[in-house]
Amino acid sequence: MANKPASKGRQPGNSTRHPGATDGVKGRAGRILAKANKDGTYDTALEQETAVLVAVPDKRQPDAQTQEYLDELAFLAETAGAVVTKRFVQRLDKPDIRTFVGEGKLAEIKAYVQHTKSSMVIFDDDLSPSQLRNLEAELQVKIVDRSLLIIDIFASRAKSATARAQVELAQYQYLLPRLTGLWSHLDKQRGGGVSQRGPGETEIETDRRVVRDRIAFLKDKLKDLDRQSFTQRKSRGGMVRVALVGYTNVGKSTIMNLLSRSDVFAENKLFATVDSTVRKVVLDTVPFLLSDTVGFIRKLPTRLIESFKSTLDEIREADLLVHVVDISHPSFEEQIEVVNDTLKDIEAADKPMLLVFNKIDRYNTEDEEHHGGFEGMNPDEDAVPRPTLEQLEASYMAKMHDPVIFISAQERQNIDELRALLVRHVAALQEQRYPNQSYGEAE
Ligand SMILES: Nc1nc2c(ncn2[C@@H]2O[C@H](COP(=O)(O)OP(=O)(O)OP(=O)(O)O)[C@@H](O)[C@H]2O)c(=O)[nH]1
Ligand SMILES: [Mg+2]
Repeated sequence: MANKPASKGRQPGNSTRHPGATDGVKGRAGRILAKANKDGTYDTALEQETAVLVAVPDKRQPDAQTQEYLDELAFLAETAGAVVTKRFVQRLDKPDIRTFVGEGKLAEIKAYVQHTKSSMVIFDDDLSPSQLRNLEAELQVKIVDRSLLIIDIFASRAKSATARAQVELAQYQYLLPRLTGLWSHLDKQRGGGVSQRGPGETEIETDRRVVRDRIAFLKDKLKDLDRQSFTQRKSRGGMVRVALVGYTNVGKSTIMNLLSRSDVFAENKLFATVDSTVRKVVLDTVPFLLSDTVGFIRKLPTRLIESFKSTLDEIREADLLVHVVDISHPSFEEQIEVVNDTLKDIEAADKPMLLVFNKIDRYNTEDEEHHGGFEGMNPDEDAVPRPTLEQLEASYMAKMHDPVIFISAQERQNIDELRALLVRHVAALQEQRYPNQSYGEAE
């Protein structure tokens, strides 16, 4: 049978973003939401996939928050190329250990999925390997959890050799614990034989070995790539390094383009940037290196963070962080926390930081549009008026330790002020880091 990750026949360095394990090992290591063209590219438009979302918030989580989380999940699903047709919410103190949702909710989801012929069910949390298997057996459609969805988007975005290897590593790491012996267990009871419905123990062991080998290979490859980029980064010595960080879709790449007049891919989709880009920028004769990197998101799988180590080194090695916030987002405060927590996780939290509140043009005191509600939600609950932009500015200016600025990258509002703020901080850091060097030498 074909259930083997294709460790052979794939050259490292060719289109590695979709491991050849796709056809094998139940498609878990490849793209989940698109079919491959012959040339290894993918065309999501060819096949419109429909997705059902499932969230299991604990009983204390307010409806408005559940709604926002589902909006984000829907945005992720759309970014990956699926159309969301329905949202299911079940409040539980703890997700069901076997099927994540309870029996009744599962039956409801199943009826809907079968009736509408949905192509997949997406869960806003990570599922254990056994939950995944049980749900797949019950619902008979593709089951996607949050990690897999994010990895899938990364897979479609990664372009550089490093990003592709990182994504592939994440895919295989996701896959490995899910190559479990459910069927082989049954086979053993049955004594194996012709009625075998899935890979037997030996095949799973072989699959596991191939996947482990591939993980080891990718780790080595990434180490090599790391060494190369470390040398590259060292050769850029003498210049202050600034990294744009922030939640996904806040406008980092737009700001990068504005400051460096470069052409970095910016789009109203989550994780438009997976590769990091570094540009030399000269503002007011002050040169520095500016890097644009992958955005953060809540519940970013730790494994994924680990496999993105090289990309995150850009942030770790920066002298100054420019933390971009989308002030027009209803959960911008939580997003700030997610970013700060992630920075702590990657040990980059104690760097000088500028806070840039972007998208002031889009900020309104009205409630944000939601893409769709869910049954049983209370529509009045989030009717708290939002503060005005002026009030926000005043309170943030007062409470943040770091310098704060409010801009619109799109409408070019306050951009000169942003430039001036950057120049001031970069010049001070330059003086501190490289006291004996004039700007001319850094060129
Ligand atoms: N209204 C408004 N939209 C903006 C502004 N700045 C950026 N955008 C839009 O926000 C979306 C995301 O912008 P990006 O620059 O791709 O955001 P990013 O932070 O690089 O996103 P990722 O790479 O996905 O993490 C794009 O559609 C931009 O056009 C702004 O000041 N106002
Ligand atoms: Mg970007």
